[in-house]
Amino acid sequence: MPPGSVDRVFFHLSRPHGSVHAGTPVARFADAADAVAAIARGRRDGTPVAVVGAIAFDEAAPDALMAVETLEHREPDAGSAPAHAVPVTLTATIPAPEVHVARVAAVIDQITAGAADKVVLARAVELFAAEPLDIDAVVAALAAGNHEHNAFRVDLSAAGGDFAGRTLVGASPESLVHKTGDRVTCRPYAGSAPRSSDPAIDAARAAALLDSAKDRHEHRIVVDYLTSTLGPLCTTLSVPEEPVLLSTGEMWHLATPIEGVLREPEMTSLDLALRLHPTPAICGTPTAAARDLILATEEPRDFYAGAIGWCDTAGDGEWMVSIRCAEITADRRTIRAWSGGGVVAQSDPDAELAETTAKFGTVLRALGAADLLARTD
Ligand SMILES: C=C(O[C@H]1C=CC=C(C(=O)O)[C@@H]1O)C(=O)O
Repeated sequence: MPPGSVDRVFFHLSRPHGSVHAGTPVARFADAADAVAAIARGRRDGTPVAVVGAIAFDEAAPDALMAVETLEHREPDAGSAPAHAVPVTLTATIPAPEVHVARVAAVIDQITAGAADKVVLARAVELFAAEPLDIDAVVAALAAGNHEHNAFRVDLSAAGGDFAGRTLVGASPESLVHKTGDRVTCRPYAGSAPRSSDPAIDAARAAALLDSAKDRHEHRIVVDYLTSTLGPLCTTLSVPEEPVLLSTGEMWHLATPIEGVLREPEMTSLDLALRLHPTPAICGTPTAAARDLILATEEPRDFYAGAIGWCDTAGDGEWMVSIRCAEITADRRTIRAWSGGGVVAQSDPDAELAETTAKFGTVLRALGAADLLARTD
């Protein structure tokens, strides 16, 4: 990260089309509705407000949004592998792997009984660092770990309570919504296969993913949700029939680039993110049934499977689905990372566990601990 004019980083998002960076906030909002109200008030008073931060998965949980005076637009992060990776140890898996497998099996039963069509189940791991982490170095390593140079860090203090001083870091490939003027794009991801270091196996896994009826079904559910939610807000909406294959450093995914023209261009990127969240890429369908099953089954997700992003004074901005991420405590020693996967009737519980293990690789590799969990490769 180049030296900037801000002394302490409260928000940073690197994307292939540029990075956005913000320093000390002028106001904090633990409820997204208050940020929306501040933007509306600013527009009325002729003092437009820019907002950055994180939206929690659960709408009953606190958000961590901040009004900032300036958003700096920069080049995408070049990224770099950590010169000196701090040793980390695994202190907890939440829940135990066999419990996650049992939860997936129970959710498959619920889906088969008609309670939902898709539910995204996640698990977490907790790690302890031998010395305080250098968060800039972790973010640089996250950006170096994928060809799009995706990486982010968000100060979570605005959520209050235990979140004071905590930072969410990650490298999500999934754009919930990107808004510029009257143009809106989404790039939903769903359907996964782990990468392999063997090029032939890697290519075979990608081809099998593109052919997989189960993964295409899982993916289509997300595309249909976005089409029906965004459709009424747009005068035109282009949704390709077929998904494409996209990769991160660790995973192959099915993705669909969606583009639309907004009926009301004055809608902000934050308004749009709140309308679209939670998509079936991280929750499920029907939304309420899937959310209820998740909340009844899992430990709190905090800011995993929410959204992080920015909204400038014109209302433009981008929000990423907060996956491939971890919270780091104020002392920079304890790290909690989450990963999940979409469960449908045809899912296999052991394969779902392996998928979450592979997805943890994004954060683990950035911590210099790629081999901490059992790998399937
Ligand atoms: C929920 C996660 O990934 C989502 C994004 C891409 C593929 C997914 C899947 O195949 O299940 C998930 O929908 C996660 O990484 O924790």
